Amino acid sequence: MKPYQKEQDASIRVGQQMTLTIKSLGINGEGIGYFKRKIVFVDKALPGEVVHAQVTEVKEKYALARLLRVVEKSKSRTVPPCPVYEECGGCSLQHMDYQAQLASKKEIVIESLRKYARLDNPPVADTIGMDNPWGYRNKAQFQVGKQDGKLIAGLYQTGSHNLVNLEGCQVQHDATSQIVQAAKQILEELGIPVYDERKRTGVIRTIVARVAFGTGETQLTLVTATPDIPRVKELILELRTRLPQLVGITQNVNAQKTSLVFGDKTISLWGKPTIAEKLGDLSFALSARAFFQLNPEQTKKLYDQVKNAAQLTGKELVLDLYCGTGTIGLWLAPYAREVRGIELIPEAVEDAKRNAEHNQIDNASFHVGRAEQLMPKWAKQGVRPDVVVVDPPRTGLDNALIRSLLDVTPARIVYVSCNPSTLAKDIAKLQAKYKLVSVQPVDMFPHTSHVEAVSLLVKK
Ligand SMILES: C[S@@+](CC[C@H](N)C(=O)[O-])C[C@H]1O[C@@H](n2cnc3c(N)ncnc32)[C@H](O)[C@@H]1O
Repeated sequence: MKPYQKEQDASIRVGQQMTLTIKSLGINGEGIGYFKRKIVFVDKALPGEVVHAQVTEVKEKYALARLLRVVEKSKSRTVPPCPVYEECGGCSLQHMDYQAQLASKKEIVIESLRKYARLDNPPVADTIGMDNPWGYRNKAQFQVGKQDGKLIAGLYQTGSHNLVNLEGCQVQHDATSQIVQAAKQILEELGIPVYDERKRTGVIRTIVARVAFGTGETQLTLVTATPDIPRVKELILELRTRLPQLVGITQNVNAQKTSLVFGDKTISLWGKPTIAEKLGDLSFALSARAFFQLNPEQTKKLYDQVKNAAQLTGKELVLDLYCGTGTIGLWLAPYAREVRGIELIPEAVEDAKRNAEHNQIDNASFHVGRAEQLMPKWAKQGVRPDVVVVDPPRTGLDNALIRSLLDVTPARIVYVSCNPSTLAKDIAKLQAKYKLVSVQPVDMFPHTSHVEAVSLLVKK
């Protein structure tokens, strides 16, 4: 540690109050200010504001602080419409005007590329947002609990295990909110016991409501700790009577002590086991556990950006790495000679294959494996892709995959990223043989700090 760092650390302590000017927005939606050259993250403070804050935690390189008072308010500050915004961990930017959110997300991408890829003027376009940035989520997945003897369902408070009861949620599609509220009421009326995590007693763990934006079909899944649900016949009857819009009611059994929502066993209680969804020209049959992008409206825009960046002529071999259920590959397949997807999770690959069949796409295949292992293996066998699309988790690309990309050198790499820091670090390495041509942020989750971007890298 350098001597001046010691001095700084000594000069900032938990409980200390300070006045700060907020310079920018951090990747978790906090305001970033500096106190004696140390970074201070202030929850719910906005760029351009002068705030009074109290330090809650001091780390070697930064400190965390709680907003006490806004001294000079940003023009972008708005009143969050959600009544439980302060408690709920779902959104983190409702206090910021939507256009300012979009501008800040672009700025976060630019700053990451400056910092890690050493690009002075990175080619980042304006963030593609939504005309109406509310009601965009097609799935509500709410934990069930008890509060003052009453059944509640909602999300946990950030960094805690306190459940916040959600009577409605503005980022959820109305259809999902209606299903959750009715299910809550019926479960309460029938006295069906709620699962207690600590005691490991009770039945109902999670209510999952999903709506297909393309067809309007809706599905309810009850995740239970036990295979049996007391009064199940009455439960189904009440749900069907009060929620005539449902096409299927499903039970998923998860007896484990785990933070994962779903268990292995899924039982159809009534109706269809899947709902029909459409995205552009593609259609899908979604079972209760099947992954599907949560914001269909923005997903179409995101995938069109991938398509534009890929510049396909019908002659290309395209690799769709980290393909999930294959939706990007299937989006591109009509414009390519062949698409091959790689995905770690076998169930997702099964879904991808089913999705290809369902859409009668016969030039796309999907393979279980690690992208960083399978791509080099294919390269040894002489596979030479023209375009490689990568859509990794937040951790970014594995070094072995970067080496393989630099070795195989496809003409274009299209990088879909949900984490600007790892995106920029990976681009720094790929710049040995690639030029970053464009970066297009797309707002997949308005009012959250989530930043998604599609980047095009072209072989030098
Ligand atoms: C951001 S998601 C991609 C989703 C998909 N492209 C879509 O648009 O729906 C990342 C995916 O990468 C998978 N994954 C994680 N590590 C992997 C690896 N080393 N190789 C292949 N897939 C991996 C995850 O299971 C997950 O499905």
